[in-house]
Amino acid sequence: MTPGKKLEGLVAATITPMTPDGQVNLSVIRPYVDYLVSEQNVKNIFVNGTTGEGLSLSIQERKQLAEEWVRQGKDKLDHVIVHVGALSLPESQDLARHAAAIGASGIAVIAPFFFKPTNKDELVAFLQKVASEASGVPFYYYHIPPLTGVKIRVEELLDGIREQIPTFQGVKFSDTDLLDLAQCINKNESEQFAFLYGVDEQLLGALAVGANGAVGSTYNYLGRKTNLMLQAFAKPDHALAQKYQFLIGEFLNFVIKLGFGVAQTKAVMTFVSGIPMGPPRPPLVNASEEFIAKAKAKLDSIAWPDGD
Ligand SMILES: CC(=O)N[C@H](C=O)[C@@H](O)[C@H](O)[C@H](O)CO
Ligand SMILES: CC(=O)C(=O)O
Repeated sequence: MTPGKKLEGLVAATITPMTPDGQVNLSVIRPYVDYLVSEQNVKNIFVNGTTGEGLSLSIQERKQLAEEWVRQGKDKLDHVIVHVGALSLPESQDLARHAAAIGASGIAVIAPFFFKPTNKDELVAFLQKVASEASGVPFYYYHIPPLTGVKIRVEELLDGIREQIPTFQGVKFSDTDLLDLAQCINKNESEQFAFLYGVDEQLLGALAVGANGAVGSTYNYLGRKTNLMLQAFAKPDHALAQKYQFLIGEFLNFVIKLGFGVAQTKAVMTFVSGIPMGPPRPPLVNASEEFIAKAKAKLDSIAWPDGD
């Protein structure tokens, strides 16, 4: 890993590989890291988040996974961010201490989503109690209101956050509210926070308002294409960037209509990479054979501007 390097560009939200009988399959992580780096040109990962089924794993499993990703990412990846959010504060603190001890380059926390914070101060107080257990480790707030039900605007949350959480480093922003994202960037430009967008279907809109990069599930298998979109945007060649966004959107729009979630992401990653991701953990159920056939045909049918 590269200490001190600002987090930007693409971050793959890693899948948790499982054996056919539903155990975590650590043996696949080494080839998975090599695949991301060499085939997708993605050198940052976000472990044990939504895509990684982090909240469906035991604390022990989460620690084993974090250790294995850090071990296999050594000298290959730039950043390994470990999601340590949990409903139980002591469990989240335990995971934060563990992430610090194994040398993770950052930690991230979602809002607790059973008993929920009702305002900004309650949320920040919870985050602070986790962040302070990993005092040298950059801290990211993981904003994902569609799944947590916690809709506190990030723009509001950021007000004075560095005083409460000195390690605060940025936000993984998984919401469609681009006004909120834009106001975060507008207000915090000078503070050098990283704003990483998490709705892959509309990343280009977030780039236009100044997002520094993106964390998402699709960068596991569309990382190379999305990197070409980032390059086109930076050049700037907006027509080319739009072309990539439209085609990425064409695939996602198609699979979303069929029903698209973590189970389907596991299936898509398996057929694209050839690395077996295995089944999801209940209550999620395996993608159907019909889904897999249709998703594969759709992906194969796309004529990318770079000729693939
Ligand atoms: C809800 C969810 O899983 N969001 C992911 C990250 O935040 C995204 O990467 C999506 O998987 C992606 O945008 C496809 O809908
Ligand atoms: C998508 C994402 O960022 C996550 O899996 O947590």
